Amino acid sequence: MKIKALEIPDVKVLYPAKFDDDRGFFSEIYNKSTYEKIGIQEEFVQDNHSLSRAVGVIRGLHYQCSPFAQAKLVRVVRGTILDVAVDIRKNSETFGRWVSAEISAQAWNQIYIPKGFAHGFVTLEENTEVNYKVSARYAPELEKSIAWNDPALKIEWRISEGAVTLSDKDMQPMSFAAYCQCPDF
Ligand SMILES: Cc1cn([C@H]2C[C@H](O)[C@@H](COP(=O)(O)OP(=O)(O)O[C@H]3O[C@@H](C)C(=O)[C@@H](O)[C@H]3O)O2)c(=O)[nH]c1=O
Repeated sequence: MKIKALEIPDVKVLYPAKFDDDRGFFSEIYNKSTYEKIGIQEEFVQDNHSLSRAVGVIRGLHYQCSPFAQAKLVRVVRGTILDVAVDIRKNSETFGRWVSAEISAQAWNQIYIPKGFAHGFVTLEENTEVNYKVSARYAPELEKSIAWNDPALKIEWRISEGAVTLSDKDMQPMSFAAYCQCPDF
């Protein structure tokens, strides 16, 4: 499996092998032992799937607090996203920095985001479907949203502010400054 290092190397983009033949293709999209060998030693306990109809849907930036902090393994089964991970580990050298990667059905790639990152994505195509594994169950009481457009983060979403669709929850996020004042994730 090809692995692409990002500027924060704990976040990885993976390219699982895809075997094409006359019938179509076959691909191992997750294999515990293969992923463990490349350092992804998670016990994934939940699979999520979302559809975003429009271009410019932003979901994020989300994280869950301990003891339900989540590592995520994200892929796209239809369309394209720009996926973003913000380092919210207060003891990290890269605290407050972010990385992004284009993830698409066409590229057949995945992004691995460990615990300690706020995660979000923007859809770059209509009817984009995202499928991802998480290492802790959904715990809505411990789920938080940091502002996607927080000026302290300066995330390049590749979309103009007016073209963005958000959930009600993501329209009432906390600022990154507020996160800095509260306990670590
Ligand atoms: C995340 C989640 C949501 N839900 C429900 C709650 C709500 O009624 C509906 C939609 O939830 P949300 O608006 O939170 O969905 P969404 O904005 O897509 O949330 C997701 O965003 C991406 C970026 C992530 O990283 C995920 O971890 C998750 O936070 O689905 C679950 O039942 N289980 C789950 O694990």
